[in-house]
Amino acid sequence: MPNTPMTIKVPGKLMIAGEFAVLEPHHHLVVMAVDRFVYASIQKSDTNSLTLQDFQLEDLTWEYKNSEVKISSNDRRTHFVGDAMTTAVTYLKENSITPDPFALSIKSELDDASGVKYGLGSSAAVVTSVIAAILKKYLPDSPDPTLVFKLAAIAHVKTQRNGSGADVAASSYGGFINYSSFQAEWLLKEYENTTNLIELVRKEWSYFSAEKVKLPENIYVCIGWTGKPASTKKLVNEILQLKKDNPAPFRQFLTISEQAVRNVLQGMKEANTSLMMEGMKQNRAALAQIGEAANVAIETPLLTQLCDLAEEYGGAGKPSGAGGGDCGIAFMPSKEKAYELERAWEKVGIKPLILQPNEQGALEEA
Ligand SMILES: Nc1ncnc2c1ncn2[C@@H]1O[C@H](COP(=O)(O)OP(=O)(O)OP(=O)(O)O)[C@@H](O)[C@H]1O
Ligand SMILES: C[C@@](O)(CCOP(=O)(O)O)CC(=O)O
Repeated sequence: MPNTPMTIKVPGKLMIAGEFAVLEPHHHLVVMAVDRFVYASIQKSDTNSLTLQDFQLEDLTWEYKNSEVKISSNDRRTHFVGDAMTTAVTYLKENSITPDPFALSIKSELDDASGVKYGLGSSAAVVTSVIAAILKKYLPDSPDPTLVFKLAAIAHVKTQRNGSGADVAASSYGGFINYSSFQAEWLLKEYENTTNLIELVRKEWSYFSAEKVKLPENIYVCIGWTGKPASTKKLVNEILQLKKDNPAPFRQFLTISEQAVRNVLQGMKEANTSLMMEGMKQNRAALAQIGEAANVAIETPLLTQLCDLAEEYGGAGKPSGAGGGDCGIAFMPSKEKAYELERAWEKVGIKPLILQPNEQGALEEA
């Protein structure tokens, strides 16, 4: 049999509504998978090898020892991939499968080739691609997206220690997802206290939910990049500090965010575009208000222009993700208005990104 590589493609993400609030139990966020991908190729090989093409780390070797994948590199950028490989190989071993030596190669198109970062969820998509590729190659029954999601969430949280996991959900399931987080602290504790991964993935993750939802056909998505990458970690820490120091505005933020996300979701379900846009505007206002209370610019001046222009052309826009730069997202009522908005964005220095929602999740072959 020819030893051809199997390549799978895993989508990146953009947050739509519910940022920060999703870090609290039972609060929902809407996330969208986009049609830019991380590719993972896996192939039987004489030795275990790993290539991270984007970092010019080629033909690294690795071994599975003491329940851990050890990669022959001190480069810290291998950590997410290493933890994902450990998680996938350990899960196979628990299922009495010992994989033959394999070569794994990762390539991402989420960041620009020149190194520009758009904030499309690289680490989550990379981790999900490693889990999906290894499971798809070695599990006799093809794995389901929730298994991929849970293993990828475990690996991602092990490395990152925090985050809602909405990025992992978009990469695993594809499409638009109404998501509530497993809660990183809960998962880390369960991971410490559970004897094996089979048990942990079978267990009920009671905070977690992921439901696919549809975008009404008469809505057009525009994505604008502000040219300034932002640190999600720093912004999250600042908002969590506000929650500790001054809980009242944080509680008020949660209430408004929840109402906003409910409107976005109901608008999507009923194809009620004005309700959807109302929800986006409410969420924009809630994010701006919590940013002001914490004295951090979630809505930067360019994001303000991005959102105001979206409203001027008959739509609604908001920062996507933690804000402070990166991307904003707008929903527009027609193709023509979407086109006009993108031209108006360009005039003020916002780069429209040619991205569309991507229905497929992690298990699709390239
Ligand atoms: N192309 C890649 N190949 C292998 N690992 C990657 C790649 N891109 C990201 N990673 C891993 O994820 C880590 C964080 O990368 P990065 O800051 O780009 O992602 P992120 O935190 O998910 O942010 P963003 O949402 O902005 O993409 C890297 O240090 C590396 O460990
Ligand atoms: C602020 C937050 O809710 C969203 C962050 O989104 P992004 O990675 O900045 O696109 C954090 C999270 O969900 O992990």
